Amino acid sequence: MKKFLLAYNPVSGDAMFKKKLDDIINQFQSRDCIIMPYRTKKESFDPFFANCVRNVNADGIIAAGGDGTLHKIINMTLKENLDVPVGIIPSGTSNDFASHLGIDAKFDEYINSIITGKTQYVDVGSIGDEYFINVISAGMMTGVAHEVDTRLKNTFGKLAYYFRGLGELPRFRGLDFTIEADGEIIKEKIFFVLVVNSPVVASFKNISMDAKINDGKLDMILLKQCNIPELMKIVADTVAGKTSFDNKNIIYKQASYFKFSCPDRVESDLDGELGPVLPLEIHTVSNKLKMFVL
Ligand SMILES: Nc1ncnc2c1ncn2[C@@H]1O[C@H](COP(=O)(O)OP(=O)(O)OP(=O)(O)O)[C@@H](O)[C@H]1O
Repeated sequence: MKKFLLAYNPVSGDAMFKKKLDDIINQFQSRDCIIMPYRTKKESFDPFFANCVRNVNADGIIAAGGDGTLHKIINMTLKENLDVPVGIIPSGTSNDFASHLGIDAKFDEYINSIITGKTQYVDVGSIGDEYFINVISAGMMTGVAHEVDTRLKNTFGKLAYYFRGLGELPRFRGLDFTIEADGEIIKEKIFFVLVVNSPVVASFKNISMDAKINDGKLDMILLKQCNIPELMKIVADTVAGKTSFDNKNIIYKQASYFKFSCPDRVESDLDGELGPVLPLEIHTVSNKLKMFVL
């Protein structure tokens, strides 16, 4: 009989996962599998988590939450060398990585994939000893995801992020960035830069059409300093699901290594969680994480 540790975040998304717990347990039990619930903590690292996975000899870990929950679960899994696949029950506000895997649309099928052990290795990004699964960002707008009040997010969902982002616009200013991408040096005044693993970021499906989660590379999308009408054109194209690679204010690069530095104090954001201050060295760790896939 297969056993899965269900690591659920009680506050992610609309904070209603608790009400779905019984149905999830039922879905696995009716397929002769046992679910063991583990309640996530606000702290990044919880030694009890790895103990649980080892002691119950789990066949897999299922992260129920959003991208921030997945970020914390994959970090604990990789840092503790837990050799078990990770799955996702999307129940956060935007669930970008799960959305790229197509889980929401075929949830029943996905549960069968977990139970039959259908897995794939995926790349992750690393900065020092911290991993990220979907995106790192730095510059203006960084911090929007983790600065939004939890109650606003629970009530307004993704809109809370967008409203908070709009509120940042008057404070936009160019930052003098030096970027190294696999040996190539780029010096630009920028608004912000993203490095993505999957093409889905902030619920926008086409941030980078070429991004693949198992190609051994990450994709950088850099927005140069520009005027407000130019910025609005890029925002409108992004909302319409168009990539802006041909826009003169965007620089796009695929690489396995990036270095960001800036004379100003600039914070980063990893999968919507507060990340380290620049300078940053970002590596692609190829095919590092075993995940349940459709
Ligand atoms: N028991 C808990 N109590 C309070 N906060 C928690 C708890 N467990 C996890 N957290 C924190 O909740 C935060 C939000 O989680 P998560 O990012 O998964 O949800 P979300 O923000 O709604 O979704 P998304 O990132 O997909 O938009 C994370 O920073 C996580 O550390």
